[in-house]
Amino acid sequence: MNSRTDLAPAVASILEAARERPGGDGLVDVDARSLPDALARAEADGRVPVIAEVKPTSPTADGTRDDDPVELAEAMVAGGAAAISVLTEPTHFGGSPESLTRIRDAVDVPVLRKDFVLEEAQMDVVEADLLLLIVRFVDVRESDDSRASQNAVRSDADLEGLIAAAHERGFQPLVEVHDRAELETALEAGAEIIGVNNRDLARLEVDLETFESVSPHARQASDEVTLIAESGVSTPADVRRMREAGADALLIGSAIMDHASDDSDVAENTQRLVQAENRANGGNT
Ligand SMILES: O=C(O)c1ccccc1NCC(=O)[C@H](O)[C@H](O)COP(=O)(O)O
Repeated sequence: MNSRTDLAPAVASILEAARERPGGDGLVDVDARSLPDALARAEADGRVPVIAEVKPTSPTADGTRDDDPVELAEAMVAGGAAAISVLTEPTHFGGSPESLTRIRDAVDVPVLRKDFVLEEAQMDVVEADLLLLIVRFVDVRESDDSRASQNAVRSDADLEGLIAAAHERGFQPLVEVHDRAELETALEAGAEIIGVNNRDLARLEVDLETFESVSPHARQASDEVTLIAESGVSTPADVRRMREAGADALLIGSAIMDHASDDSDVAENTQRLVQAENRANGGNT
């Protein structure tokens, strides 16, 4: 499990750092705010359900935003975000568990911990309403030896076990996939909230067709699953495109953070995307 040949160097480095990060001291016990309820509230208000991401920087960002994370999250909620995602990865994304705790204390919407959790103990670092589990990095199938050896930066923990461990702590696990095979793995493991990442973590290229190609299979398999389109959504037209392809919600970071501009208005950026289906204002194009 050591070859990293098919991963972008930045991702190999992210995973190396993740493997070194310690777990927490005891099991966290979360009284989670429901994501499906928050998405339904947004729909009822005529807002596109957007999970807005506090992402100070990233390997593909145009810069770094040093704003207070709490002010950013409050601006996102003011702009209509249904939930907040917080990068807690410190080395490559400028995040921290402390920022997440401050944000969760300040807002009343569900908060996702966005990190590269590889082991159960790493769940116990901070309370959040949702916890990200990335299939590519946590699941090795016995029948999938060739892929396992190629992507060897995975953990030894199995997805089903991590989903159970997340539920045991009160988290709602958001299980991230990138292709149909990973979708099958997620569904077999019992995932109820599935994110399809348009960003290929091998090449860091973004293609909105990824969601379009995976989404119908998720819907065919289950009406119950909450389906989230992740990454690469920049414009109101992109929002409509993902919604037409079946997204119950969108996870949006870069277009809201607008890393290239220090004083870009995060509330306005959020509102423009949240109102994308509002015909009264032309859907903001
Ligand atoms: O965003 C990156 O540069 C990145 C690089 C390497 C691994 C993961 C990365 N992003 C994680 C994410 O999933 C995104 O932060 C999230 O989906 C929002 O994407 P976007 O709207 O494109 O910022």
